[in-house]
Amino acid sequence: MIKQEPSSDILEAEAHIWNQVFNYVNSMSVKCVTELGIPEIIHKHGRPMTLTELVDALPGVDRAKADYVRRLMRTVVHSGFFVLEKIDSCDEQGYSLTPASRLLIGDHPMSMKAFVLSQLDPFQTEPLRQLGRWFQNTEDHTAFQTAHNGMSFWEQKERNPRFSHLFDQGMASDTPMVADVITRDCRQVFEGLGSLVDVGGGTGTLAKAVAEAFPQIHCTVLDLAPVVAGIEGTRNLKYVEGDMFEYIPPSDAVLLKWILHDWRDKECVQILKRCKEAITSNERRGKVVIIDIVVDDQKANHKSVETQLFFDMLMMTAVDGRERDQKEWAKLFLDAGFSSYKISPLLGIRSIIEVYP
Ligand SMILES: C[S@@+](CC[C@H](N)C(=O)[O-])C[C@H]1O[C@@H](n2cnc3c(N)ncnc32)[C@H](O)[C@@H]1O
Ligand SMILES: O=c1cc(-c2ccc(O)cc2)oc2c(O)c(O)ccc12
Repeated sequence: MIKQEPSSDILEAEAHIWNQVFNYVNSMSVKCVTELGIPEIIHKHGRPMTLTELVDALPGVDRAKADYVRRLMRTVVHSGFFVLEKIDSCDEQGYSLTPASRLLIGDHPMSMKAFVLSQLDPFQTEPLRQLGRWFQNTEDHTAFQTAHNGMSFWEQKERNPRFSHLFDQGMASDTPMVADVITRDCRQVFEGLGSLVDVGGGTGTLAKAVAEAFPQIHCTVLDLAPVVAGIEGTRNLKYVEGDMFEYIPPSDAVLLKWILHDWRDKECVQILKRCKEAITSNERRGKVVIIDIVVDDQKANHKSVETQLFFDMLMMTAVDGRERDQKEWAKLFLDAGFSSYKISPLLGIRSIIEVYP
């Protein structure tokens, strides 16, 4: 027989289930305000904006929908995206931005708008809806395939220009924030290097920032031919087409940002072995710099661990990748022949890991 809990515990359990089940209402409300351009509208207004002013400024939204806009805004105020404050000059209240909604403004230098729109696109969310079906299916390698007619994430990306563009924009939007932190607060990681290869560096946003902040470093972006073909370099930045499983050009340091979380352990060890060859050629004793998540479930901050676990589920469903804890990272480094490593948790939920041969 199921144990009868005290009624206060049952009510708490019910509230917990409701809150978890409706978590997606928060995500979809953020998607909606981002699509409607509400952060930009309030920013442009320059002072707290009343509901009437907001509704009038929303393109294509009829005044008859004002109360629906108010209820949408009440939810995103509650989740910390806006504040509703008293306007001095009148009796009304107006909406203002918070640090989170400022990052949803399209032309903010560290805008996360593209990230929000790409991650909440049905292309990305549908695999999670299909997770149960995927667990009981023996054919598909990932839930992404179950949701997308058997096609892998990378196949879809190749065939679907809309999704490809959305995803690339979302990924690129992550870089300015990382570039800002590493070129200001983590300069010691790059000081003294003469050369660096950004492996899987995409179109080179991060390598460009490193090349500008450290003019003495000769930077190379290595990525697959379709990604880097035709991109012009600069004095100390060049693009090379190649396969990281085959060969990485010799260099003082190899940078891997959001690369190893895409792959299973076996492939990560192969990539790391190629990195080790690159940084130890010509009697070098360089290093590999990894920017990725180190899952820390002992952390006091419940919210950041939860976000790390969300990323792990995302990588599992999208590409059969994973987020790793410190022990799992250490095993990869040992298996690839490295002797030591240092983890600096300097990038919010991400860390910088320096790995030495
Ligand atoms: C998740 S993205 C990360 C991009 C970039 N480092 C960033 O943080 O925005 C993974 C990158 O790895 C590249 N990639 C995948 N397989 C590769 C391979 N075999 N050799 C080189 N690059 C590869 C992809 O083209 C893509 O640009
Ligand atoms: O779906 C994703 C999302 C990411 C991602 C998003 C935002 C960040 O700040 C970092 C990473 O990365 C992915 C990835 O590397 C991949 O290979 C497939 C899917 C995703």
